[in-house]
Amino acid sequence: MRNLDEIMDLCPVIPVIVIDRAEDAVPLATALYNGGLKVLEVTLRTEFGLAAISAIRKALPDAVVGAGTVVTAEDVRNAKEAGAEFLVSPGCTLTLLEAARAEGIPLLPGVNSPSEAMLLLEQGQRHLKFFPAEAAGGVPMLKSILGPLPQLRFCPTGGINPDNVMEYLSLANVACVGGTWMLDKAAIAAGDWAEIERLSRMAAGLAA
Ligand SMILES: O=C(O)C(=O)C[C@H](O)[C@H](O)COP(=O)(O)O
Repeated sequence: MRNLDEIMDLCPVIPVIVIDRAEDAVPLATALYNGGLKVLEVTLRTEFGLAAISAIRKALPDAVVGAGTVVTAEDVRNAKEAGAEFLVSPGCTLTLLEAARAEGIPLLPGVNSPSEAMLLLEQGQRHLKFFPAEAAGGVPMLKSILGPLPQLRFCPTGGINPDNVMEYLSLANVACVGGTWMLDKAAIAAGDWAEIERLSRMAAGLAA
């Protein structure tokens, strides 16, 4: 099983996927993957999330598929069972950390303050999601945290777009970013997978 350093180093941009129609899961993931985005986060926000993770893993065995919006210990167990290789949560509780540890699955917990980061460091957790990135202080906040807490590696998510992504990726404590800008809603609704692949290629290329 890959650890969080390996997963975060695989690809600088992680698409945060919300599946609104079960049948979109595989063609959407295939378009993202073919566009160069090798790590995919499928959120559990909709009822299709878990089945989508299983279907994508089967269809794209070389993609790294994780579950997002993991909020409860039950989410942790369900995501592991569905085949998720890693988990992402918007925030963090000790219950969630313990559940992920018990299942032996890497968790990227969300934080947006030095105190939260220190609480997680005490738990041995050095890899963190910075959420909601733009609303919680963005690049200046991450720069400020880098001074006293250089051991942290972040995946900022929330409000990242083509205009600000390079600023985030240039920070020493940012390993990768999460985002939705390549998941154009109209293209997905129309089943325009070529457009999703084009946007993904731009996202992967931007960061390269
Ligand atoms: O679902 C979750 O667990 C989340 O944490 C939310 C995602 O990070 C945002 O959906 C990112 O969305 P954008 O701001 O459009 O990039």
